[in-house]
Amino acid sequence: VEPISLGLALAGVLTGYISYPRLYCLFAECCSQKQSLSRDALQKDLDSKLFGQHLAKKVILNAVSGFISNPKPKKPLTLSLHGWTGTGKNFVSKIIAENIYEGGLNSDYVHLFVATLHFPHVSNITLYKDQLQSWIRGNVSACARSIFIFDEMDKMHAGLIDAIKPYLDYYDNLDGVSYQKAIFVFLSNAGAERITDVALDFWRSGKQREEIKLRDMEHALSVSAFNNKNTVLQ
Ligand SMILES: Nc1ncnc2c1ncn2[C@@H]1O[C@H](COP(=O)(O)OP(=O)(O)OP(=O)(O)O)[C@@H](O)[C@H]1O
Repeated sequence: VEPISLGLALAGVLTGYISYPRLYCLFAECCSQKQSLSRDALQKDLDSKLFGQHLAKKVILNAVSGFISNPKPKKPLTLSLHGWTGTGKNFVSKIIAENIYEGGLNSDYVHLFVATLHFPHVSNITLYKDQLQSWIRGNVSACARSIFIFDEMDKMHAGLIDAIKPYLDYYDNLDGVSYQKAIFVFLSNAGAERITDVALDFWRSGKQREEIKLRDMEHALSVSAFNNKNTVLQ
């Protein structure tokens, strides 16, 4: 093969590779790569890895698979996971991320914030607020299906929570950017005592843990949210 023909052929392949997104996405991570999600695979993952959390499993499976399969969601998906330390909130966030992007938490489209690590100084709240908003705006502009996980929400300054709230609403777009395909996951210890109280009441009255319904927890959590300003539930 002549060098010139070989060069032209390679250039042709490369142009095709770069201009044909599906081909490019076979070799590199793409935002559009996972516009669909296998509900069965997510269910299998939740069933085989996450224990003792029948309510979380059901809500997460329905919410995440329903949201991803909706081509035009009216608002971003917002999940708020509550419970004591070590109950699996980060663990389940990882499962969600892995089912949407192969790289899971390491994906360029998954962003994890830890309140005490990323926003430690109350005196810098205005700066954090600007940085956080431009981070969210920039990443959603680059990939509509961006995932933002906020750990330690109960330790997050109320001003920063207010900075995130506009992105969670029913806006078609904010300053030219649509957030309707994004996913926000909030992890918090807030309400953990109330959750434990409900579980203990069920146990004391001889009922199975699996008999606890979401409405039993919703009431407990709404009381707790009312008393706690550091929550997106308010
Ligand atoms: N329900 C669960 N099922 C299976 N494994 C679990 C569960 N809960 C916790 N684990 C295991 O414990 C580890 C620690 O849990 P994880 O970090 O998810 O807790 P957390 O609720 O996020 O705690 P924190 O509030 O301290 O951040 C997980 O990586 C996982 O291996």
